[in-house]
Amino acid sequence: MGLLVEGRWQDQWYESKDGTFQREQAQRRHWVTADGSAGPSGDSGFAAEAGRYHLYVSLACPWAHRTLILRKLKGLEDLIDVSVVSYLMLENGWTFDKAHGSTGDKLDNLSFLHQRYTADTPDYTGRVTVPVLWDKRQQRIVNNESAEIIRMFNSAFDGLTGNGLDLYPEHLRRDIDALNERIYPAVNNGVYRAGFATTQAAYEEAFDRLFAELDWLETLLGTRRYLAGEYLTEADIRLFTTIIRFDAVYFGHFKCNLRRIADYPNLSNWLRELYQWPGIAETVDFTHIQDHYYGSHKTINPNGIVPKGPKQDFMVAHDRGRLSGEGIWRGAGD
Ligand SMILES: N[C@@H](CCC(=O)N[C@@H](CS)C(=O)NCC(=O)O)C(=O)O
Repeated sequence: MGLLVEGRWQDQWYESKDGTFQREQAQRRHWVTADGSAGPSGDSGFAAEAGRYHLYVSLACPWAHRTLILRKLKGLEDLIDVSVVSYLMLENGWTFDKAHGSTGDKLDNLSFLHQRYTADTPDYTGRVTVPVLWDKRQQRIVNNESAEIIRMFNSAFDGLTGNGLDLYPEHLRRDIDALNERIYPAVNNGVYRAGFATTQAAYEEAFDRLFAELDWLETLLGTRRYLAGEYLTEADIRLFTTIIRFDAVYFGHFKCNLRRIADYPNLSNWLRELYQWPGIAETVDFTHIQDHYYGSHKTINPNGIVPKGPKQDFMVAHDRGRLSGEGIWRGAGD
C-alpha cells in the first residue's frame, strides 16, 4: 500500500487524522459525453466511441465493482474492455500480477497500476486507486471517481448501444442524491472508517453511525422494494457493492460486528434480489474479495490468514415480490 509523490512510488500506509481514516478525493474528473462536450467537471474532448476507453478495476473493490455492474447492465462490454488488477495490494500498490488473479494490463502490459497514473501525469502526487477510466486516444485518465464513471456509463454511450435503461432518472434524482449523501459516509465509507480507525473513539463513532444507518435502511426496505421506491437505481447499486461484502469481510476484518446483514431480513432479501438480477452475479468474485482484504491489510491482519467462512448462498429465493416494483426505468426511445 502506498502512493505516488511527484511521480515516484512510496510504500506508505494511510494517513489518519485523530485516528480517523481520510479518503483522498479522486483527482481526475473529466467526463465522457455523447458528443465530447464538457461534462460537469474537467475538460471537453472525451466523446463516447466504441473501443476508445479502457476500464481498470479490482474485483475486490466496492467502488470499482459499481462500474462493472453499470457496464454490464448498460450493455457496454463490447465497447469498453477491462483489465483486472491482482487481489493483493502490498508494497507496490495495485499490480498486474497474473499469479494473483490479474488479467494483466491488456493495453500496455504494465506491471503496476501506478504506471498508468504517471503515464497520465509524470509527476503525479496522490493515491493510486481503482477504478480508472483510461482514454486510449489521448493517453489520459478520464476519471478515477466511481460515482462519476457510473453516471457516464448510465447515459453517454446510449446512442451507440441503444440501451435506454436509466439508473438515474430525472424524476428520482433528488431522492437518489439524498440517499447517496447519507449512505456514502455512514455505510460505503463507514465500513472503512471503522476498519481503518487507529483510535478506539474513531472506530466507535464509525461503528455506531454505520449500524444506525443499516437499521434505518432495514426499515426503509420494509416499505419500498428499492431504495428510491419502485425503481432500481444507482443508489441500490452503490449500496449493493458494500452490502455484498459485509458478512464475508467487513463484519470480521473491519470489526463491523454488531449485526450481520443476514440478521436484517429486508436488507438480506433486497441483497439477494440484486444478486439474482441478470448480469450482476457475474460481477461478484468472493475469492478476490476475501483474499484482497485479509491478504493485503497487514496492519490489520499481519499473518494474512483468510477465513474459510461464512457459508453464504445468495441464490436462495427472496421475498421482494411482496412489494411493488418496476425494475429499472426505461428512458424514451429504448
Ligand atoms: N473515490 C474513489 C475511491 C476508490 C478507492 O479508494 N479504491 C480503493 C480500492 S477499494 C483503492 O484503490 N485504494 C488504494 C489506495 O488508496 O491506495 C472511487 O469511488 O472511485
